[in-house]
Amino acid sequence: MSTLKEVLRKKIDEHRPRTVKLIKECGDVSLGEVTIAQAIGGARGVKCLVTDISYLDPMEGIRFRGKTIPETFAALPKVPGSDYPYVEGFWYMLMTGDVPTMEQTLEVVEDWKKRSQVPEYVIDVLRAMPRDSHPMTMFSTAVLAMQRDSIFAKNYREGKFNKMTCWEDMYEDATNLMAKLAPIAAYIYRMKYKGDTHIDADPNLDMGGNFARMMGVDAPYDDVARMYFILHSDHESGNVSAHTTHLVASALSDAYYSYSAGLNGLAGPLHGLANQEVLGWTQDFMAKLGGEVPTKEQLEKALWDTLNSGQVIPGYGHAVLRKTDPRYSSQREFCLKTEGLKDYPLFKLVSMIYEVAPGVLQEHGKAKNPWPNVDAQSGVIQWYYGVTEYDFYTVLFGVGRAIGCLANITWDRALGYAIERPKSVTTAMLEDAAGIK
Ligand SMILES: CC(=O)SCCNC(=O)CCNC(=O)[C@H](O)C(C)(C)COP(=O)(O)OP(=O)(O)OC[C@H]1O[C@@H](n2cnc3c(N)ncnc32)[C@H](O)[C@@H]1OP(=O)(O)O
Ligand SMILES: O=C([O-])CC(=O)C(=O)O
Repeated sequence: MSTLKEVLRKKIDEHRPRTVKLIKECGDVSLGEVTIAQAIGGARGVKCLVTDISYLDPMEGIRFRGKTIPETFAALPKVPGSDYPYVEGFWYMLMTGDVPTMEQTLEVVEDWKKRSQVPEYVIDVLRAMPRDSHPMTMFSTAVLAMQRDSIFAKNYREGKFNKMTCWEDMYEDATNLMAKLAPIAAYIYRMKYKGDTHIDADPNLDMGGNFARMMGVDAPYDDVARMYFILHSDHESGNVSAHTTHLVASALSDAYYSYSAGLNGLAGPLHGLANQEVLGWTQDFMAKLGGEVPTKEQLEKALWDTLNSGQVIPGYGHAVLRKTDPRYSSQREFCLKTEGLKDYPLFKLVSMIYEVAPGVLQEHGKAKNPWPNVDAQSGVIQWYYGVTEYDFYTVLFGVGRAIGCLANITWDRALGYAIERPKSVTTAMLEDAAGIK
């Protein structure tokens, strides 16, 4: 039994009475009313989900297990020779709420390596798909294909389901899936864009290091990968990918069914696909200028053209945040401290958009948050290191997002959260409630 699983078991045992007490003794306490605008408008601000993995403050941004992004990076054990932590150590932290020691981290590194072999049938499935399928379609399909290996589903099928212990099967599936996602992503990348040539993992490397190697991108792309996966991991549980994963898992669907569904939500342009859209928008804009460095006036006009044609400015705005996303700031700082990148024309353009777009959006007067989100800054770093195939960017997001989604559904089963089933009403009922009928 790994240390992580043992620590998790202890944490779950300690936590369960809190949830039971809240339901039994305080179940009638109100968390607020629901308005018509919320019912029609995507349940914005309705407090009806519970997670302890991360929390999003509208002004401060995300905290992972109570830690801000800089605190998270500072606290976790670092890969030797790198400023960035092991993704495996971060997984330990999201799962348990504890910062692991180096020894505990390396135990997860070894555990993931043992589980990382991608089944041959997954490769067959990917190869059978049309090569021009979107990489997110391939990624989600690969995850779904592995459902046949679910331990959770097998034990359920064999009548071994037990509400108190089923988290263990979810944990095993979650860990098996987590260990395979980066190799699957790298396989898709090289099959689609690098002449179908592939690079084997190096048993001496951690997850981030191996991902860079299998992608065929030199250092410091290993650090970029570690940073990227950690930054994209979780954003409390109401966002589309996390909520979808949670919803599907609430029917006791296993981790494969659930996360494949979560990825399908992440693939939407208002969610994870926005990072692809940002690069598409920027490249189209540059092409129209014939590669010339744009002026602020030209940029402002392009932003207005986008808004006036009824499109959104990708990478800007947010459902919860009301300030610049600290994940944006963290990646911006990475660019500013990286020689070459800080003067890179695409980074300069992204910085110019940061100067101009919030004012344009404020004048436009619709978006509640005119500031950039994570997606406005992530593509430029990938581009700089040679990963210019921007329809692949959401797959990178999907590898990172799995850390949060899978930790969440493991805890969902540990705490016995119910099947999700909010109540719907008809339009006539809303009119009645509003007294306009
Ligand atoms: C990882 C992530 O998922 S981060 C988000 C990634 N998505 C993007 O960057 C896409 C661009 N942004 C958006 O579309 C939105 O800001 C969202 C989807 C992120 C949030 O949506 P909402 O919570 O509905 O935003 P908000 O309440 O501010 O919307 C009010 C109005 O402003 C508009 N608006 C919001 N952001 C933008 C934007 N970036 N450009 C233009 N219009 C915008 C909305 O479309 C809406 O218009 P409507 O009244 O005509 O329907
Ligand atoms: O929180 C949200 O709604 C969207 C987002 O930024 C994320 O999921 O990372």
